[in-house]
Amino acid sequence: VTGTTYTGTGIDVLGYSQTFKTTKSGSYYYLQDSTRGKGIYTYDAKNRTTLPGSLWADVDNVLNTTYDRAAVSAHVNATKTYDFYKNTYGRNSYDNAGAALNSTVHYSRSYNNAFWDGSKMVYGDGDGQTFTYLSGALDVVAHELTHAITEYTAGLIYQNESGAINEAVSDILGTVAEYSVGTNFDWLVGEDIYTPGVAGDGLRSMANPAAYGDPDHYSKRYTGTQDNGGVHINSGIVNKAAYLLGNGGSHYGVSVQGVGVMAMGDIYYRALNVYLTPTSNFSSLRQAVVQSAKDLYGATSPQAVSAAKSFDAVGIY
Ligand SMILES: Cc1cccc(C(=O)O)c1OC(=O)C1CC1
Ligand SMILES: [Zn+2]
Repeated sequence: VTGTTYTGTGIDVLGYSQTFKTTKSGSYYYLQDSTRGKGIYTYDAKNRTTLPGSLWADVDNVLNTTYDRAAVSAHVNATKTYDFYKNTYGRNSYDNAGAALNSTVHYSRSYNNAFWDGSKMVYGDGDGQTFTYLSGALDVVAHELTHAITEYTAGLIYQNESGAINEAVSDILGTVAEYSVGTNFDWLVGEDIYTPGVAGDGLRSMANPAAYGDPDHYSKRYTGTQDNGGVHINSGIVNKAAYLLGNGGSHYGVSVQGVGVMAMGDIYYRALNVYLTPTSNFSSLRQAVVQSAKDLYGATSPQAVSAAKSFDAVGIY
């Protein structure tokens, strides 16, 4: 809409007070932030499956109802993710040309999913047992937005090893975003919105993929056809390598010196942006990550040594 920028306030899915940019047009305040790129827009699907739904409109610029929470989180977490990519890597939205960030909340009924549909992020409400409102987690929002960035950069085909790299890159940069602009950092994925009745668990673990039945070594990879050839399963092997690079640790007898979370993110972001292609496999990922570490820190740097060791530890050569 055309209008005037205001600062709205509201309560997010996790119960925290938030402020965010809105646009006033006529007698409504819309969840439209016109201060970032071509705008950040949050829509309401009203528990149906027609997309995008209607631009979120509020009468008093105060979003404190239970129904408002999913929209507050989607808008705030999209804003934080936009700022993370702009401030950390100099990337202006997913196309690096300020593309509008569109999110839809209250999609369908009790929908336990979130996805990037090629032009927008879409979040279900969850069933309240397995998931609560999925826009409530910064690492989930950053995961979905990173799928968009992957489409505009490496274009990793969403199946088998290239698909597992696609998934891992979204988990990795979603976790780096949580470390950089979030709260309560950990190496779990989706912990803030997964099983609201159970503390300390997540959808996946980067530190210990096996805790959720995912492989943590190439010898344990899934070779079946489920899940597009295991894209959310074999991502555990790459997630473990990234964890070891960022945090350090010993795995199957290989010790890796950590380089820090932000340096690990810089290395993987460069690999995604410069070296990975639609058909990259795990072996070419190793080459891309090692080369990126060399480019950023030097051919004989500790970071380059750790990058190589992190892949030794998970059996990727
Ligand atoms: C919950 C869910 C279901 C299916 C696909 C995805 C997907 O986006 O790959 C998905 O979202 C995530 O994995 C986010 C990170 C927790
Ligand atoms: Zn994903």
